Amino acid sequence: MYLTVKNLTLYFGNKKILDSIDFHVQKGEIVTLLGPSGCGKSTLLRTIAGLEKQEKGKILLDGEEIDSIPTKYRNIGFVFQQYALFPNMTVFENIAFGLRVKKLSEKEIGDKVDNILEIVQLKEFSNRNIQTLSGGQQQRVALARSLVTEPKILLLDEPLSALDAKIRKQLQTDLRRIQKKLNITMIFVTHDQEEAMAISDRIFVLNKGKIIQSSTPNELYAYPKSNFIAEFIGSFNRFNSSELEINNSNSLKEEYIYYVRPEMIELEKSENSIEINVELEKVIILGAIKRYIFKSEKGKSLIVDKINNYSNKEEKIDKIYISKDSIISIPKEKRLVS
Ligand SMILES: Nc1ncnc2c1ncn2[C@@H]1O[C@H](COP(=O)(O)OP(=O)(O)OP(=O)(O)O)[C@@H](O)[C@H]1O
Repeated sequence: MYLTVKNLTLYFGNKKILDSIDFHVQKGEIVTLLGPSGCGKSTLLRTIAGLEKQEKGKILLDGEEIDSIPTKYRNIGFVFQQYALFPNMTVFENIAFGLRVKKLSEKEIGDKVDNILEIVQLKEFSNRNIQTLSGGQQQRVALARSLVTEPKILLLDEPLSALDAKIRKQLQTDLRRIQKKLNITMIFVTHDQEEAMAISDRIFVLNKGKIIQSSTPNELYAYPKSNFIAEFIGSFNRFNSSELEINNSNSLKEEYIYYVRPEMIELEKSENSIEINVELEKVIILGAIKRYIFKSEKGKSLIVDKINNYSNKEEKIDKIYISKDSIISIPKEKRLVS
């Protein structure tokens, strides 16, 4: 394994911030730490970088235990939300800075900076002053500056959260492309679940200093292991056993909570599906998705998402259908309140 974190435990004062964290990351993987504000994501990243010291546990990188190695000798790159670039220098000089510290020749510096500028698609900006660049371009310079010294691993702490939505989406795609091209290992922190889904090979969900599930984006969405994750990732309809009646069967257990994703509910009857009588309350257009808000005859609010068909015609819908296969069942005792 390329990066191994074993039983990592850290306190601030007497508050446990990281609680027996265990995970492995493979070379060339991009892993995201996802979780609510204050769950310990940044602290975990900072501990890997050597900026915080754990009370217990070990960190191994590329076959070496790094706990007693100071940050600057760990060969770990770090990108923050704030770009931390030198404002009065050119793009080239900002990226070359770390290479000059390493005392590389001018020729080597020129070649390496040109190469990385090509990869982050900023070649024509080489001589521009940092202050003349947009936020998205500045963050690409920050990324180039971290990559040019060829770190063993790159840690990124909410690097896109200061950018507007469109630039942010573009940079998610760019980041993924660059990461795959260089085959660099990355750990990325975000509290935005869509962002985590868009860029990650695997997502580690943190809550209260613990990793509560580590899965691919699709597994996390389709097979959440706890109520916390089912409710944290994506939209959902939640049912108690008494709210979902399966005809001629009492297979639903009281000690479970049942979730159905909005896009899995059907507006047309299919074989063996559960039928619910509803009243249509509202239709919301979310661009590609048309979201229906229903009220069931038991007074429960239900969300159904369908692909937008662009029709403005008034729809008369008084029944919706849930196939048994689309129900995610999670025992109530796994409920973790954040
Ligand atoms: N230097 C510090 N001293 C004391 N407590 C701290 C320190 N740094 C962070 N904390 C606390 O540790 C907890 C975890 O903080 P951390 O920044 O790791 O969370 P996070 O998941 O990254 O949150 P966010 O998404 O809001 O950035 C929080 O309760 C925070 O207040």
